[in-house]
Amino acid sequence: MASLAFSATSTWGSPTYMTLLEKFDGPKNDRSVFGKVNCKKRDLTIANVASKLPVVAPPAPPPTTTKTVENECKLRAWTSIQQERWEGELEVEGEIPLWLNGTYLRNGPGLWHLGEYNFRHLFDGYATLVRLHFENGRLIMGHRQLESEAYKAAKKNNKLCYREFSEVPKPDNFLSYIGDMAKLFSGASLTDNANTGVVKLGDGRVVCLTETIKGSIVVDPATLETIGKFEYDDNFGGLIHSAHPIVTDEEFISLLPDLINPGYTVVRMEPGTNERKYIGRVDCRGGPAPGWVHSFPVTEHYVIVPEMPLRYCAQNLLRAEPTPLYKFEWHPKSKGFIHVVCKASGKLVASVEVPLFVTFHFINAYEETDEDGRIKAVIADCCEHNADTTILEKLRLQHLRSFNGEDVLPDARVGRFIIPLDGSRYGKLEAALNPDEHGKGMDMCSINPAYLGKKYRYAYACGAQRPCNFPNTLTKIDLFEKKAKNWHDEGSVPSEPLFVARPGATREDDGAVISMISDKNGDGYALVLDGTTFEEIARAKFPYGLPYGLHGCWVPKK
Ligand SMILES: CC(=O)/C=C/C=C(C)/C=C/C1=C(C)CCCC1(C)C
Ligand SMILES: CC(/C=C/C=O)=C\C=C\C=O
Ligand SMILES: [Fe+2]
Repeated sequence: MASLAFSATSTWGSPTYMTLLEKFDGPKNDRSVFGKVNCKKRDLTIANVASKLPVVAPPAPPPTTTKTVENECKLRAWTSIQQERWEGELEVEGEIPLWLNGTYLRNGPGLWHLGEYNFRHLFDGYATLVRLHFENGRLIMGHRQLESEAYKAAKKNNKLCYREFSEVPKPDNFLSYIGDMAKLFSGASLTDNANTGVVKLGDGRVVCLTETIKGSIVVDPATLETIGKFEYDDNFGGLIHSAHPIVTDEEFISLLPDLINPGYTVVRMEPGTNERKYIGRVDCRGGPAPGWVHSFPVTEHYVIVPEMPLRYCAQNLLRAEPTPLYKFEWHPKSKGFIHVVCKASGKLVASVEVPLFVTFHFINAYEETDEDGRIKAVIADCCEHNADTTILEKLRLQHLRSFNGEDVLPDARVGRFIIPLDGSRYGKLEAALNPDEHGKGMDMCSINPAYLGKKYRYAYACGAQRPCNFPNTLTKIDLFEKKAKNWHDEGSVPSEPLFVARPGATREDDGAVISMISDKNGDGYALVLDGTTFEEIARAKFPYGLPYGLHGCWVPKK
């Protein structure tokens, strides 16, 4: 990929600041030009930044536009990031609560082309990290590309070098094809493009993650610099894991799917170590391979292991061309199951058949007790796509870029699993509230982290105001009242709302909700909503619209 580094006097006439940096060479239809963007290289304590950096955002370059039947869509959510990095203070409209001190980090696939070659799927893009640093009511934004091996090799060779979610490198000749097959079996050709999420471990290390184990990469939350590979110091081997481990100050719990003897190993890692330890193992009950396990929930005592009928598929893993379900296959006959593993003993305490389901994201889970305090059931909530796998296909970039006013987003709901612990063979799956409350769109969820594994009332997520082709609202779900409050900015795409509790809060929804919005004019802004009223309390415009991001975390001020 051609890249260009330059420095010049900034638009604001402050020669002490580096003007950016690197601009990507876009595909032919990308008319973007260099944005003149001020960026001080280091030493970004708020005092320094605030006193020296201009508050005004730089002029945005003309955005890439996508012609659709009825309108011209300027949305930046589905177009590649324009620059390698940027950092600066944003002008805040409204008031950021003074207690909101810390850094929101968000990861996601933000670069979807190499030269003229455009990637196929949302999940293929090279990881773009964004940080929103809140301090005393002020806000510094920064973004930077993650320097994974896959990204570095792509830049160096101007071509795809590792297997991404749907993209596979093209072999140069037959001999290299044979070599590629060997690399596939050893895992050497799998991507380490950690573009799914970012977590803060109990020891303070910040790690970007994806579904491949080698795609665990440590970054510096202050500079977004790539520090290096997170090496697991144990013998579990394997190539893939859940993209969403459960991470608290005390532990890191993950699931390792076993594609050879279908099942899952449940592991736990303590802060300050790189060694995962064995908790237990679940054998799959159906199908030729384990179900895709993008995420899973825990309760206070249990790890909940979902066995989704959308299963990994060895053949599809080997294929050069993607199938409609990519590396997966839908096996309705093999059924769906939920397994419950005791965290302390590793024993399987329940394994029930449940109705067919499709989910990327579990929201939370908790134990339900009887009058004597005995645990009688586990409740596990997820963003459930009505057992319809077409959502995966709907996340193709071509589809996302071509909204023409038709309502094409498949329906989704808060799917609530009820898993009895009395030895019953079946569990239930029902909608936790009427999906019309959130426009039958439901994904990208968060909760108050203090309620992880406990009975909880509120979930924050992206919902839908129809017609749409992607979730386009922020929604606060009240699971007790079975109601939702919705926030919407016509034509925009908000990213996952992250709830941050107010220090000292006693109410579950006492806090703020942070999201980043890609708006219909091609711009973008950080948004802060009040956790209780779900009303806007502040926003801050970005220098230019950013690509969609997936998951984030909160790093509180030390
Ligand atoms: C961004 C996101 O949510 C999911 C990303 C998933 C990825 C990168 C999956 C990659 C995989 C391969 C490259 C081959 C092995 C299977 C699988 C884990 C799906
Ligand atoms: C964007 C997404 C899944 C992301 C995985 O990490 C799902 C969107 C679903 C739409 O309803
Ligand atoms: Fe995810």
